[in-house]
Amino acid sequence: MKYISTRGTAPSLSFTDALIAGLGEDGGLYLPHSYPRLTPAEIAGFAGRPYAAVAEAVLWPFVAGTIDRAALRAMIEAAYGSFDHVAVAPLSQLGDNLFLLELFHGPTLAFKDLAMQLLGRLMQHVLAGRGQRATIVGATSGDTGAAAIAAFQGLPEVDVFILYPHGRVSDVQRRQMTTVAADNVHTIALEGTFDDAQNMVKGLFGDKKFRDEFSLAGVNSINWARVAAQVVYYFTSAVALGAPHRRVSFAVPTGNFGDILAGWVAKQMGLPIERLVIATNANDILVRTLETGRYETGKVEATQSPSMDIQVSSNFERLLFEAYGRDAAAVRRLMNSLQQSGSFSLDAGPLAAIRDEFDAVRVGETETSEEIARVWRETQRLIDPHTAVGVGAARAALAARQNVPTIVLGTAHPAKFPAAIERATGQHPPLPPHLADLATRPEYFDVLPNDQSKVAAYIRETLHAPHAGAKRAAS
Ligand SMILES: Cc1ncc(COP(=O)(O)O)c(C=O)c1O
Ligand SMILES: N[C@@H](CCOP(=O)(O)O)C(=O)O
Repeated sequence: MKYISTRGTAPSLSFTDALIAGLGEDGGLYLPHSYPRLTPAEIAGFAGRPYAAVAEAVLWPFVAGTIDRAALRAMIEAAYGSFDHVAVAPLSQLGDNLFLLELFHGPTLAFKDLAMQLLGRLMQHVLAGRGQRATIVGATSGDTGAAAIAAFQGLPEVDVFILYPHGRVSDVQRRQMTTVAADNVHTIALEGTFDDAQNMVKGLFGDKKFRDEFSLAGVNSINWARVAAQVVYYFTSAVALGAPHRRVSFAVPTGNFGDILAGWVAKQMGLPIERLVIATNANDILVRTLETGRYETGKVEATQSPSMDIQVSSNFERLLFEAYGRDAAAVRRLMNSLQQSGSFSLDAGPLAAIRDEFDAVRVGETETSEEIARVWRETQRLIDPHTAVGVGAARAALAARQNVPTIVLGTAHPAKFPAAIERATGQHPPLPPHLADLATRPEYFDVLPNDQSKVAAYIRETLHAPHAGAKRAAS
């Protein structure tokens, strides 16, 4: 399987090369040359199998020829062995045809662990086999950073630099990143928004000299392997509800569009999905795009679901590439327009193709709190604000299609966002035992301006320092 860039001018790569490269040299995102198809019998055969076995079956066609199958199996088993639920991603019921896929049983309590625990092992395997090192530079609105740090801390082949928007993540999210003392982990509070952090990462990748000098690697969902690993739980959850004999819909709390794109990929692989519902908070660029055909960035709004306080949804570029019939020149045109004017307009055909498969629902702040309270009242379960946005969108989808089971992706544990939960329910969601003393651990981070040359200098100096990574506690 070869991987091609959405912008069409970067070389095609193997799975392992795309894994290490992350972003294409042309600024584009890698995706497979074609999507492997699973037969209905193969999909039906997933019923009752362990999560790791389904992961191996789903991921193997993407990986074959680059990593030995037994090695892949061992990495998958180790990755999901660290989860605190035997099902890894269990499904529970919230109401009539309304289901919750619990994606927060990994070490950092968010869906990012499902991919990142595997990605860490894959990268370590490939880098060690090649005798190479890499410098991971990642942007986070709160969850990717913690998951990446948990997956890569202490690994001898990598240094990790994570940029988060200063003051715009929850205390628990920040502390999950800043309290890790491993020498290869460097947490940066960037004076800006998540979009600034993501732009910074793309800018650093775009500086070829810097990229080559430090062997930059990306672990955001710009990395195809992240998306691929997230495809797995669409299969396990849909099969648990009767797929492929029964169609299901998914409501996906959406920011960078990686998670819902994984659902679209599952559909290309043969999973019968009825609708993919994009659930956004007040940062509703995707809802507006589906309504009007115009993708137009605005000012980011701080919400109680901060991980989705995002304007530029990176992975939407992958969907555009597909909706435009894999026309890389068209994608380049749209992305140039985005860079120059902060907007672009979709042509009628691609817009119709997107509307054919996706719905988009905005769930505001009041509704989000009401959803948290309602779910608590009706089921005695606490859900986090991102998941609540998904539940709100799922209810809208169910109003139009009552008979289609709708699965909400539960993307984070409520204990990551205690303030929002307490406001809505009066309940305090406790952190699990391994994080119980998080609030009293010392923090290590540096605050940097939103200036690419300063961030590049920081990375250079840190890596060239005699005791690279020596930590200082932040005041
Ligand atoms: C808790 C949570 N929910 C939802 C999202 C949105 O996911 P995506 O960026 O893949 O659309 C994120 C961040 O990405 C998140 O951290
Ligand atoms: N919400 C994310 C934003 C980055 O998303 P990614 O999936 O592209 O890594 C976060 O928590 O950091």
